[in-house]
Amino acid sequence: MVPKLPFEVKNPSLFKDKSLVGGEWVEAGSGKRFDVIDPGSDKVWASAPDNAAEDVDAAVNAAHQAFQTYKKVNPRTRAQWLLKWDALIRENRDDIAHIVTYETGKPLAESQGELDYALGFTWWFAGEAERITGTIQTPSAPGRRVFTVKQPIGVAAALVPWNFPIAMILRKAGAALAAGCTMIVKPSPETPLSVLALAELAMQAGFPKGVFSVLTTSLENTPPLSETLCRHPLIKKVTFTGSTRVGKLVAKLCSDGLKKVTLELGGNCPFLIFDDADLNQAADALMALKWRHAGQACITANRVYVQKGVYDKFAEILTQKTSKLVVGHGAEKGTTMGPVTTPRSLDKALNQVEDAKKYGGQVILGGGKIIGKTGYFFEPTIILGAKKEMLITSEETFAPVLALYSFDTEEEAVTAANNTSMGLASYYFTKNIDRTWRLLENLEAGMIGMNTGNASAAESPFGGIKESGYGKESGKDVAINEYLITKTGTLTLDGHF
Ligand SMILES: O=CCCC(=O)O
Repeated sequence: MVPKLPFEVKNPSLFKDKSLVGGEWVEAGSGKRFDVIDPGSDKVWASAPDNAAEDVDAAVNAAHQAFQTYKKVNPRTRAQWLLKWDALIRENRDDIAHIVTYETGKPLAESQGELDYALGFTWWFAGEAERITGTIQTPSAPGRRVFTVKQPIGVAAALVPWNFPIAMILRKAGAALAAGCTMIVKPSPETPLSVLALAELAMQAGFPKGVFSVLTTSLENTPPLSETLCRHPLIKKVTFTGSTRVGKLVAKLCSDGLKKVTLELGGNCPFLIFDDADLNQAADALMALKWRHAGQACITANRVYVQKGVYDKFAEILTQKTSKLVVGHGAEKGTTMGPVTTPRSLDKALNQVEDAKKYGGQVILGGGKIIGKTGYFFEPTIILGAKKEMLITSEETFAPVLALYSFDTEEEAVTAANNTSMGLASYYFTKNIDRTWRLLENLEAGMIGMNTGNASAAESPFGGIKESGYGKESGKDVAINEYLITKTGTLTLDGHF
């Protein structure tokens, strides 16, 4: 029975609030559940099973058993299931978008946008399934042939964040399922229901039982459950998106079993605007990048460096555009920026603003929590006169707070931009073609936006360098390879040895 939801759904079968293990909808072994809260109202609106470490073994065994047959399924059939899944998600886009909005707080239009972006992955990886190829070679030794074949690695575990609960899962699951792996997803405690809706549609699409499983869990049980997944001998691959701190723990846990790991970690991304940039183009890109999901994206701009000659003008354009944002509940008509997803983010944002003021930063817009609204609302905030000593320089904000630094020379900007342990994405705006090329080579990041703040797409390899992690998701060959092993065969022909 579907409980009373705070929104209308066209397809109630999408609303699932049990875990999916071996193709069965189940409660946690303990029978415990945890609450799902709407960040736009601070109200509990659903709950999900609070699985613990003890629940992991059954899920992994079921996924391992499913793997024994799924790995032999013809790639075209895997592609057809992916396309059916894609079609069902498309059909149910609006219902799923509502679940995303009530779990994350993001405006409905952004949730719909996330669905559209995420469907790029199911579509893309359906195509990739049939393009997994090995190699063949005639080696120097006479009468021999050497070839490589690619095979699925085994059961994969996906530890996924709350900020893009659909896109982050389809990016991982699309690659895993196309490769012939089975996958267990551990969603974030904030967003279990979005993932369970995807799981229901995966079953409807025809994926065999145990191919796609979901183990929901509370904040409290997340560390022991995740550790048990990472240490389980039948888990052969772990993919994690989240903070650098937790990513390092995941890497350590997986190192014992020498597991293949993909880590998509923190960003602290720089955004550079040069004197010769089109300021409106840069401001529009920054508006979309920075205020998207109230600043809660790993690739968002955290440090904005503006060349001295255009600093005041750019600050004025940006402030004028930002002041038009309408902050409210994500499901309310007209809302262009929602709340942050957790109350923890409010405190972190406030701390950064107070710290910036101590160093002489001038808050020219916003600067605090929105009082009088239930829910976790923070004003879109712009701070001028940012300095390297400020907390906001070294600590990822993950909230709608933006600091503008000024610089004189390209060299100074590059040094400041690279002065971080992280290297996920960097963005710059310039119309100078020589500088465009120099910056592409000199900025230390896995993804570079040149006159754009929007570079994520299914066909583009996504991933960072330095402490932003390793491995690539999406893109041709590289992403699916994360779920494959390469086997080398050497054949000696008749008459040779
Ligand atoms: O928050 C991280 C993911 C954002 C994206 O895929 O563009």
